[in-house]
Amino acid sequence: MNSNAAEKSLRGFSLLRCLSDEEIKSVSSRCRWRTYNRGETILDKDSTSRDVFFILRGAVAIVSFSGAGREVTLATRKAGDFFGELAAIDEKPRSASATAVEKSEIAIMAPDIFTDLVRDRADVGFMLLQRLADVIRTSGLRIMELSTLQAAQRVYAELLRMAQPDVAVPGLWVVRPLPPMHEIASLTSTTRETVNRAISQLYPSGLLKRKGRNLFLMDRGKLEEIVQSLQAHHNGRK
Ligand SMILES: Nc1ncnc2c1ncn2[C@@H]1O[C@@H]2COP(=O)(O)O[C@H]2[C@H]1O
Repeated sequence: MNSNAAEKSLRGFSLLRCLSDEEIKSVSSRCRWRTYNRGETILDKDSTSRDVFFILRGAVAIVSFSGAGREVTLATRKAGDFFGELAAIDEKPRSASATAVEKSEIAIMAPDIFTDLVRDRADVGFMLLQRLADVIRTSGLRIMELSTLQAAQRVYAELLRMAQPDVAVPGLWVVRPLPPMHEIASLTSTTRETVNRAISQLYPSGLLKRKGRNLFLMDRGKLEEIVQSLQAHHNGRK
């Protein structure tokens, strides 16, 4: 998504794609725009702010913490995504914290502007429902994985979700760039050592290949089979 300082616009967000250029201009001008540095907290779990955040550039981790202080990443949001909608909708405290994982440029929308848009524009409301449906599906999948998969298999399942088809080579999938080990560990509720081991042990067979910052899935079907067969094996032992 293009985000020159001169062009602070919400045009590229699919949530708002039904709005006319005039409407986008008006909504954009009513947002506050801020750049967050890598590692900077954007909002804290349980805080009472209600703004909605639109990521123009960068990436944001949605995180929660256990009583013992262990960090669990619920999702990573990238340019074109938004977050912070729950408090605007239900007026409850923030359900999770949000931290910039890279330098991020963000439009901050006041809650009444957001809820007016959702109430007035059925298309915006429907896009929001689609997004909430996606969060429910992903959360359900993660709960299943936590209950039925061992740590290494959760790592493979996460890699399968992160991978995109490689534009240059049909059939090849790539995680571009591979996030730091601690981020994958936080997403899969395991340790960075386990993530490292799980990935490294598929190098000799050629199923995974590291090139620079990217990780190539050389045979996606085979990796899916590994996750499924170990899932069946794990369940069978119960
Ligand atoms: N399980 C989840 N998956 C993806 N995003 C989430 C999840 N839980 C919370 N969030 C986001 O994190 C935000 C924290 O502030 P809110 O509760 O206002 O809105 C929340 C959602 O946008």
